[in-house]
Amino acid sequence: MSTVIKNGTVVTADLTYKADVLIEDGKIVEVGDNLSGDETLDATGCYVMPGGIDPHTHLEMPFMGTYSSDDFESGTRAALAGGTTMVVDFAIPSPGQGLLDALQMWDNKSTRAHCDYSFHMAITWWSEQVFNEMETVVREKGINTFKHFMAYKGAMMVNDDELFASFQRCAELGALPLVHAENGDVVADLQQKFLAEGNDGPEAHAYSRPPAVEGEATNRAIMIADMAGVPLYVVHTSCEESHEAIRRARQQGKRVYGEPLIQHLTLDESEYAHPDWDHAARRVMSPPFRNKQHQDSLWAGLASGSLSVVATDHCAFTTDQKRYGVGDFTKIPNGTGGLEDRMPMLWTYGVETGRITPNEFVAVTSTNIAKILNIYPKKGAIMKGADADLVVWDPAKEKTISASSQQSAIDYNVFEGKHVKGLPRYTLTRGRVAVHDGDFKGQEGHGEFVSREPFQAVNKALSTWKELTAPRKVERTGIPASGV
Ligand SMILES: NC(=O)NCCC(=O)O
Ligand SMILES: [Zn+2]
Repeated sequence: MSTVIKNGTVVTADLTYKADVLIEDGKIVEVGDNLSGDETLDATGCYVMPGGIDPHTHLEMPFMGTYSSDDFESGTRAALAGGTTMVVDFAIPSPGQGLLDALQMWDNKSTRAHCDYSFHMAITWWSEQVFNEMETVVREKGINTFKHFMAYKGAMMVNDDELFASFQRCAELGALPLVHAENGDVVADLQQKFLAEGNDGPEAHAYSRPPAVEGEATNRAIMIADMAGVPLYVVHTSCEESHEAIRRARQQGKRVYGEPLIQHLTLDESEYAHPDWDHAARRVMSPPFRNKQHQDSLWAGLASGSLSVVATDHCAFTTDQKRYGVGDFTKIPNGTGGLEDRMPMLWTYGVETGRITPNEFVAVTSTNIAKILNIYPKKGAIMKGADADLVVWDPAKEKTISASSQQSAIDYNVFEGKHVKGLPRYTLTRGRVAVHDGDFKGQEGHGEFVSREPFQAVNKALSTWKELTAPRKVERTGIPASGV
């Protein structure tokens, strides 16, 4: 079967032009005018763009004594409904568990996916086994990214020596380290301080994670990555302190990428002051939402290019799960949803307001991350040979976000009541129409694992430079006898 997208405007990261798209066997085979095929999508007035890629989701993730409630079935259904055609989830070994063992667990969970997916591997402890298995993960399992939690002390947090060891291993293997950058020691102390003062509500979650803990950890991770000679990707950059570290590093020529979330761009710290405990607890995530100045900084970073990707860190817990933390905010499962709303919210609050252009929208939702993850142009591009993961985006289509009509399995939506303008008219996953005007037509199990090759260029450049500038013993002509 062939599919043609006609009369639409194709947007890539680099230019906007009129084009038709011919698709066969899930791949784009022609991009040009006057094509014909079995099925025609009338895209007049719409943008045709590469499907969104969300590089940060946690589907059915074991965390804080429970599991996040969206699994690969409901999570990828939500993704497609919002124009996202690929997700990257995290295989997270419990401390002491092998990487390959954890990966097997995530492979088993992902069989019901409606759209393509890939995995990052988390480094939650350090040993010779972890060191050895990292090579298998990269060379045989198609995973070229490793996430490190600098927070969650006593659970998934790794210390600086472990970070340095793992970053050096990433450099050797051609892999990219990711960091959740918050100073976990300081957070743990502040949590106890606020609890001891009787400050046990969800607002204390935000008080215990001020921007400084994020800025400090981001700076530290950048310096450790530089010493290891490896690029770095900072997940959920939420504040100016962290953005400033990333911006400065990039100006210095370091390969550092920053990823704000749609939640941090559009929701602020006042959510935690809400009189309703449930309302505030549903928005507990790490890092927490910040004030308007931090939001302005993140938007500026997207426009100027110092921040590269907008993600969600989709990690959705029900209201009942959030209530585990009544009387002790440290027990509220951390995480919020966002997969279904990332693209419409970013279009509405970004493109409609003039903060970013349509091309920048495509860059930060798809093209940039495809390049960073080393899957471009299979993903993130409209060109011959690319996967036909496409969105026909209608900038005039509107809706009010409501949990009552969402695909996600949880009972609320952190964007409840927000009016969005700009929605997918069609979402195609490898040529298959999965969403048409809000009707879901996807197929469970259609999603395939996307294997990612190790990095050549960036890691090679860094290791060459590292070798050229390495400290060397000075060869001297005359060495005096040692003094007494
Ligand atoms: N971000 C968050 O609060 N939950 C998900 C786990 C993580 O990435 O930290
Ligand atoms: Zn995180």
